[in-house]
Amino acid sequence: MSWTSIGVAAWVVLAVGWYVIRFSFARRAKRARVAASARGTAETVRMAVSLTGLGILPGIFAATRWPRSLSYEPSALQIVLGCIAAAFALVLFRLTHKALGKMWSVSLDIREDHKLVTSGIYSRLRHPMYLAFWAMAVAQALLLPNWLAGLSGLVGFGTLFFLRIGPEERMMEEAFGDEFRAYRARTARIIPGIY
Ligand SMILES: C[S@@+](CC[C@H](N)C(=O)[O-])C[C@H]1O[C@@H](n2cnc3c(N)ncnc32)[C@H](O)[C@@H]1O
Repeated sequence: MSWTSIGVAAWVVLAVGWYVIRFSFARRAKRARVAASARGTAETVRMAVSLTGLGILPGIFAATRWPRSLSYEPSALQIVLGCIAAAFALVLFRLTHKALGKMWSVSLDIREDHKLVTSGIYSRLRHPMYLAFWAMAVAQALLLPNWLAGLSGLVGFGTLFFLRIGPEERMMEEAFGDEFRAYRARTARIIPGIY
C-alpha cells in the first residue's frame, strides 16, 4: 500500500467521522426553533466555498485521483502528522458539538431560549469549533498529496472563517449584549492569548 493510499484512506475516515458527529446534532438541533438569524446571500456563498474546499474537491480526488498532474509522492512523516491533526480535529469537533448542544446550528442562527455557552471548551476560546475545522483543513493538506485537493480545504475554510466571524460576533452581541461583550473581552478567538 502506498503512502498516498494510506493518506486518502485516513482522509475518508476523517470525513466519515465528521459526518457521524455532525449528523446526530444536526437532527437534534432541527427541533430547536430559530428566534433570529443572520443568514443571507453572503453566508450562502461562504458556505458553498467552504463545502467545495473541504468536501467536494477532496472527495473527487479521493474517488478518482483527479487532478493527477498536481499529485506528488508524500513522505511517511507527512501522513503521520496528517493522522495526528485529523484525530485532534475529530476530538475537538465532538467536544464543541457536545458543549453547544441544541444551541448549535450549521449557520448563523439564534435559537429560542438560546444561552451563551461560556464554560468548558468555550471558557478560553470563542470559536473552538472553527479551530477544529482549521485542524481538519491542515489534516487534509497533509493527507491528500495533491496541490489542489490538499490545499483547497485551507482556502475554502479560510474564506468562510475570515468572512464569517465578524457577522457571527455581531449577531451574538445583538442577542446577548453585555454578557457577550464581557465574554469577548476575556477570551481569544481560536488561539489562547494570541488571536
Ligand atoms: C457553526 S456554530 C460555531 C460556533 C463557534 N463559532 C465555534 O467555532 O465554536 C455557529 C452557531 O453557534 C452559536 N454559537 C456560537 N458561539 C456560541 C456560544 N458561545 N454560546 C452559544 N451559542 C454559540 C451561534 O448561534 C451560531 O449560530
